[in-house]
Amino acid sequence: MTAAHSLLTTALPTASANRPLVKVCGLKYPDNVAQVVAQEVDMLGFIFAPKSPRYALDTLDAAQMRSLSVIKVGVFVNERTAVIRRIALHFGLDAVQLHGHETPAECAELAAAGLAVIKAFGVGESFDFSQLEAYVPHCSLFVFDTAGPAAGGNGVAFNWELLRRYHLPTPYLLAGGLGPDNAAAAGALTLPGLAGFDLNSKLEQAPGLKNPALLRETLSQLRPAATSIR
Ligand SMILES: O=C(O)c1ccccc1NCC(=O)[C@H](O)[C@H](O)COP(=O)(O)O
Repeated sequence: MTAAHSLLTTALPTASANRPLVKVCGLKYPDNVAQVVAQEVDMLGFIFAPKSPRYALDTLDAAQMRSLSVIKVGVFVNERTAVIRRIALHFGLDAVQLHGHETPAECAELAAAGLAVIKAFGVGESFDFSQLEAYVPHCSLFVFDTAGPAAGGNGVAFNWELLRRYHLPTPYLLAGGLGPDNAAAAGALTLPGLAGFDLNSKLEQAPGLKNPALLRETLSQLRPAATSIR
């Protein structure tokens, strides 16, 4: 990635009126990447956490990745920032999504390196949003995902009503078990700060392999329902 490229790509897209951002996460295979890009989603997510069944380091095509104009997000769990930066450079990533116990200082370091930083948080039965204040200056987006046995990709939704108490300025993506069965309900949510949705395991025919028909069905329910995205 050249300095100019990183400057150009630091900004993430923003949700426009009634058009939520959509990120499809956990892509592993080049042909499948092309199928998902064809459905005009806003962001693609690639998992670089070795324990995930969607671990993509060895299956992605770096030349294809660098040629994509869609925003590419690398997902990491408690990885060293030097490793994150090396992988970001290799694949031409625009943003990193941090799914572990990364600190605000680590977010700041990656942001200073020209990467847009997305910090993900697992939501359980309750959540104290004020604990995120120190992340606000360094993160372009938050992701609120369901807390579960895996760091991500658990395939279950949390109680979205908890997000009514969100009061910070950073926009966020809603994640966790979104698919054709609940896309219309998710799209109809009117919640403070909600900018879009992060889709993953409910669209899969195998870990890391998205089913284009399931994605099409989900998008067709999610997008028309979203009338109150800011
Ligand atoms: O998906 C994974 O395997 C994964 C592993 C480790 C960290 C993060 C991971 N996924 C991150 C995502 O952004 C997912 O989209 C998010 O967890 C929601 O997944 P799902 O509940 O399957 O829709």
